[in-house]
Amino acid sequence: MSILKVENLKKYYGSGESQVRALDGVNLEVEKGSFTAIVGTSGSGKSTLLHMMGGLDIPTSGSVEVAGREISKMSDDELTIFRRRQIGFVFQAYNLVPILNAYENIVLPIQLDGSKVDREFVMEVVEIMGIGKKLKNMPNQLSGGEQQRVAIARALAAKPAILLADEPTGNLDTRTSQDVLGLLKTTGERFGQTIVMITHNEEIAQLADTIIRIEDGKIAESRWQ
Ligand SMILES: Nc1ncnc2c1ncn2[C@@H]1O[C@H](COP(=O)(O)OP(=O)(O)OP(=O)(O)O)[C@@H](O)[C@H]1O
Repeated sequence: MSILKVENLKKYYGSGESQVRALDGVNLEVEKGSFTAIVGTSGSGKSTLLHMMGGLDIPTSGSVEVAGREISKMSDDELTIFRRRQIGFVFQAYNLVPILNAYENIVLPIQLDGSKVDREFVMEVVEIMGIGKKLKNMPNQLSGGEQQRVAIARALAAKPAILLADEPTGNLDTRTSQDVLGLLKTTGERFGQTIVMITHNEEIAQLADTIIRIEDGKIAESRWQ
């Protein structure tokens, strides 16, 4: 079953001579529970695609369907709620709230949504991510790798339909990146979580089930492995 469907997606910036076709007719489907890596050179359109998939930006044309809902047809308010409940984001910058400890950061989005925290589930995620002993630490008392594991746990804790990650380990050294992504993959498999991740790093992309290569705003290759 596909959880994400992108059809003839286009995103053009500017007009005339200076127009940039950041996405120029992208079609793709992501299976529920799969792990997809999006690779491509700088400026090929990876971040633009991820932003469109997450409803963070509006396409010029085409459609994006997440969990059976067409997100480009939603009102701003609907989209805000949908995004909060169904889409988890992990960015290169961890974006942890500095005055909250690790646990408080992890459950914050659930609380902001007025939902009940499934503590057992959160603790299971936390254990797999190896941060069980760090939950009382403030972000500045955590290493970069630990902060990113907290950020991933925060994204997973809300049980999103899909987790979108943009260069999640861009700030970490190779060894730590491999560890963090290994954990992300394990958690994904354990909970049947769908993950779409952008990476520059070909080695890291090898962890995924599917690798999609973007060139000049188009899909140049889809590889299942
Ligand atoms: N807000 C914007 N206004 C104008 N052009 C933009 C904007 N955002 C992105 N672009 C252009 O769209 C193209 C695709 O950018 P995008 O950020 O998606 O690439 P990317 O593959 O993620 O690159 P990188 O790996 O360097 O992050 C680039 O040519 C970029 O300059």
